[in-house]
Amino acid sequence: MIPTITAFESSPDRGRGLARDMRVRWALEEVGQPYDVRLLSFAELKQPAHRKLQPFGQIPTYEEDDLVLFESGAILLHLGERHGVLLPKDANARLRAISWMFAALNTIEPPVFERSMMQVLERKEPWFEARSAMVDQRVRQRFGELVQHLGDADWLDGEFSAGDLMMVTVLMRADALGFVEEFPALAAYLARGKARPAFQRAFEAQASVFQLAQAR
Ligand SMILES: N[C@@H](CCC(=O)N[C@@H](CSCc1ccc([N+](=O)[O-])cc1)C(=O)NCC(=O)O)C(=O)O
Repeated sequence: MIPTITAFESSPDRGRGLARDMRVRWALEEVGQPYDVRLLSFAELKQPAHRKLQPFGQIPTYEEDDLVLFESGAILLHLGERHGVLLPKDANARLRAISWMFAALNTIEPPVFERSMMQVLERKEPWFEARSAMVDQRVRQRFGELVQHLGDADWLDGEFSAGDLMMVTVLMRADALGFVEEFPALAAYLARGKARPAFQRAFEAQASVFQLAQAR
């Protein structure tokens, strides 16, 4: 049975691939695994039926036979383990790729996420200017450190891995905020990720869902 993921019926990212089903779609395309998508409204996300799969009422989830997973990082780890692509065969290299998945989610994404939520929720607050300057600084510090690590390499640690896939999707969100253009090396890294045929198939698939919803 082919796996089923969940995604927004009409994504607030308006088809820009910023919602986290994009990571799972991209990984499924990289490993060559066909998949079905169950599209959910915001109301359906919060219903008990979905919360049984995803306790926080969010997307994506991943169902495959009797396996039900949530958390995009866990889903990518499963796909990497299951398909022998996205995670290196060498044991130490595989663990380093997993480190980079965690780094993307737990070191780079938090300030990026914080800044993107500020843009949506705090723009009119009296503290916005001062606090956004602080959070901007945190994003720029992490991006500078990422540039240092990357050097002139194509990917974070040898071959393209799930760590790069996760990092590229985090940088997409930062790019939407204008941070990536300040770091040419990260802009080039992001472009390399987006140039991958698997990325483009995943991007088109999620964008077509939004376009279809708009046409209704
Ligand atoms: N840690 C979880 C986080 C999942 C998550 O944040 N899901 C969001 C969508 S992706 C996050 C997201 C949302 C919107 C944009 N955007 O650009 O508009 C980008 C990313 C969701 O379901 N939100 C609905 C809710 O919480 O009620 C994971 O990685 O799977």
